[in-house]
Amino acid sequence: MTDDVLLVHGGTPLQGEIRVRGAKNLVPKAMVAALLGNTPSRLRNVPEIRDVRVVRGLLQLHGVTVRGGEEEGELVLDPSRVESANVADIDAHAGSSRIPILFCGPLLHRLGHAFIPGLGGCDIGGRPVDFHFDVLRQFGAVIEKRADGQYLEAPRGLRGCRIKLPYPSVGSTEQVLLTAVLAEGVTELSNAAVEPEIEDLICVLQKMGAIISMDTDRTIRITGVDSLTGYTHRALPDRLEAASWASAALATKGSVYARGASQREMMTFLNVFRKVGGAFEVDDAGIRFWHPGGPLNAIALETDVHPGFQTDWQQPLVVALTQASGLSIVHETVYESRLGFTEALNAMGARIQLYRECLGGTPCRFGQRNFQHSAVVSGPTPLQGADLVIPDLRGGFSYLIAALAAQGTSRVHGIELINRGYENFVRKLEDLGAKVERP
Ligand SMILES: CC(=O)N[C@H]1[C@@H](OP(=O)(O)OP(=O)(O)OC[C@H]2O[C@@H](n3ccc(=O)[nH]c3=O)[C@H](O)[C@@H]2O)O[C@H](CO)[C@@H](O)[C@@H]1O
Ligand SMILES: C=C(OP(=O)(O)O)C(=O)O
Repeated sequence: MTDDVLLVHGGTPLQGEIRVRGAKNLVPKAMVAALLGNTPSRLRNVPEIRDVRVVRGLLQLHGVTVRGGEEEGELVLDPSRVESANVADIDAHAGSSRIPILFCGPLLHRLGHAFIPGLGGCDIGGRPVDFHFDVLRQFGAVIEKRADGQYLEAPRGLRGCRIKLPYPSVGSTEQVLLTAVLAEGVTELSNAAVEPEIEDLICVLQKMGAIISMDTDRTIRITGVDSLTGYTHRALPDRLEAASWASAALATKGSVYARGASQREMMTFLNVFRKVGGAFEVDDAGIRFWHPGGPLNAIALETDVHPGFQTDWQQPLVVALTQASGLSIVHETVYESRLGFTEALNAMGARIQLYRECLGGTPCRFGQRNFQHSAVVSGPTPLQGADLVIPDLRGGFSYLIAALAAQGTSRVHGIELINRGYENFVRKLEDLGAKVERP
């Protein structure tokens, strides 16, 4: 048996129900926020994914006690021993996630210093962290680049400031929030990201005693306070996972009920899903997505910051677009290299042509910079099973969808990467009737 390979026998529509739990893009950050409290925090609806395990290990390394709570999926995080922790072997814990960078503010507040090792995350662009370090400097941090990572100190403490992000970056907005809540004075952040996971992090921080307001123009104002307590919070559902299963239902001509999925955070996706020809029904407990029969429609799609079409929805939906009639246009404006996964889809029979130009209404940061960030998808094209090597998290799930929609058997290598953001995905596939096996 090879742990990292999955054989997928395609051609069977996915049918049934899966459960979506807390969002990958909120849960690890809420776990980091527990570092800011002076009493334990309780986080509910925590999925069993690798990014959660990585952050759990990092928090434990920093002296936070993490244990299961009363209900399934609950974590209790006790930060009372952070000051006495002996942080060793941090590299071994950094893992594949980008979350370690968000430890900066909380550790500077608690300890006066922080060490941030190399970061992981998906290889979908350069993914620099210049905004993060720029804002930390504005708060008063001194940053020294060392061979194994970044060393930070705050010799005069951290003070609120006026910050304007060059781009509404999710991680940099969270960096500001996690730093400003205990900084001295007021912080004004303009051009902030306002993704639902950020709003949920603000809810967590408000429960802890923080003072944070959001204006309608992407400005967030934070008034620093002297101390914060722990929180009790149920994480918002993972709208990215729910959309992935929706795309899988559409591409395989199936029907999937995503229990736990929430309409509010998915409105933009649902509009696009409907335009493509997908059907959905929302009830109090989740959303059912299905292919209603007949041809799917080609569309023009541009990814963007919230409330635009989330970039993480793009890759799974592109697989469904290979089954739509006509030419679909996709303009990826958030990451410069998030369309490379289409090469393997072409090898399976898709017809996707990449372009360097901005093929969308909004010229983006990548237009003049030689990045193949637009795609024309010509469909419908039958797909054939193939040998696939997973390039990144969403690309990986997209390959599973393509393999499920294809005729014949695919051998999908590198499936461990999918565990970063999809809880028990092999089990869920089996529950939906997919014919998958470990070789
Ligand atoms: C763990 C997590 O929550 N990951 C999400 C988060 O990633 P992450 O927080 O890393 O993404 P950002 O919003 O920061 O990145 C957006 C863009 O800003 C650029 N940038 C960012 C920071 C910086 O210092 N310099 C810079 O140039 C990036 O290269 C990218 O082109 O938001 C992305 C955009 O919604 C999602 O796709 C990711 O799933
Ligand atoms: C890009 C993603 O995540 P990360 O920022 O963790 O790499 C993603 O979830 O698709």
